Amino acid sequence: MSTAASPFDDIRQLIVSMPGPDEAAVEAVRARDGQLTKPAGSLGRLEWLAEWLAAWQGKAPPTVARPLVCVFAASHGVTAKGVSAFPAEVNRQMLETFAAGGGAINQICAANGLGFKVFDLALDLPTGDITEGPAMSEKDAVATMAFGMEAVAGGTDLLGIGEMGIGNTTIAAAIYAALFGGTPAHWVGRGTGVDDAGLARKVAVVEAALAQHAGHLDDPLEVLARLGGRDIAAMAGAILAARAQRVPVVLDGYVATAAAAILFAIHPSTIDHCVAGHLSAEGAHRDVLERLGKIPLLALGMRLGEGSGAALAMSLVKSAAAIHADMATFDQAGVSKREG
Ligand SMILES: O=C(O)c1ccc[n+]([C@@H]2O[C@H](COP(=O)([O-])O)[C@@H](O)[C@H]2O)c1
Ligand SMILES: Cc1cc2nc[nH]c2cc1C
Repeated sequence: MSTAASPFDDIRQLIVSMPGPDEAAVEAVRARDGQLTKPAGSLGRLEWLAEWLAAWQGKAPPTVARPLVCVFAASHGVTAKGVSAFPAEVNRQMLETFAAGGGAINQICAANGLGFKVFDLALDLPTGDITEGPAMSEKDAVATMAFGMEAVAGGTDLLGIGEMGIGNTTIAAAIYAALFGGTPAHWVGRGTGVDDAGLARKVAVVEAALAQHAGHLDDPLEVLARLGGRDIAAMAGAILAARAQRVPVVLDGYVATAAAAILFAIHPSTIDHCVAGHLSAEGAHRDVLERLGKIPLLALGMRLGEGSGAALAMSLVKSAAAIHADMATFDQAGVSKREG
């Protein structure tokens, strides 16, 4: 086996040294949940969410006091092939809109008490067109992952992961096809709303990209560098850094899940601290989530991106933490317990 240093070695090292779930914290949550003034199991998956938070925060009761949504914005060279219903200049325009507080994500964060941060990943420097060569070098991919790791640097106890990047549903489809196999047509959807001709161009682009990079797609990190955008790379870095800092992660839709899929392909347990915020209307998202073993918290027919589905789901996670921490116990409230 070759021992030559690879730019990916530090990432692999990080993955093998990641913390696991805190089983004692999970047990403490279960014990307290059994005393709360409600029939056992009556809060369904909210009960599981409290356990999941405790497992990955490593504490009981878990807290969601500083939730943060991060949006990773990048430009994709593949937009030259006509794969989006919108022009690439929308990237910069939407970042200006986010800064002015005018995006859907701004309103969701404001309505639910979520912090919001945008990462501009060299937005004026598109990655390479994946039908003609690699999106980026391995070094560039690792540097962008490192930048994404900054997401947890300011301190947060729940991280939502989203993106902004015209053309990136094509990028995500190419990544899924490379990781999971199957036809490009299975993975490609309408994204921002391409017509039938646009859909056919997207399928052809994914086919061409897979042919261009054939023989180099066995290593998931190589898939990331060759087919991924900077948004995907930074989200993968953010997910890893969150794990290392014991911050649970809520994923947004079809595109954000591609970053998780890269990590899952390296080792499935790498994304155990992630929940799927929602099921995107982008058709293949259901298949992706099934492969990753994730049941989405919401299914609202959304396909906006920009962290919107993650942020809405984070309001549920906040509620799950508040319920668990602050409900009265049967003894405190003087409520009669179950008979028999
Ligand atoms: O993540 C999703 O589920 C999703 C589905 C459809 C569209 N998007 C957003 O729309 C943009 C990508 O769409 P497109 O058609 O340009 O590939 C990008 O900015 C994403 O945030 C995102
Ligand atoms: C307007 C617009 C807003 C978005 N937000 C996330 N992706 C987007 C794509 C478009 C086109």
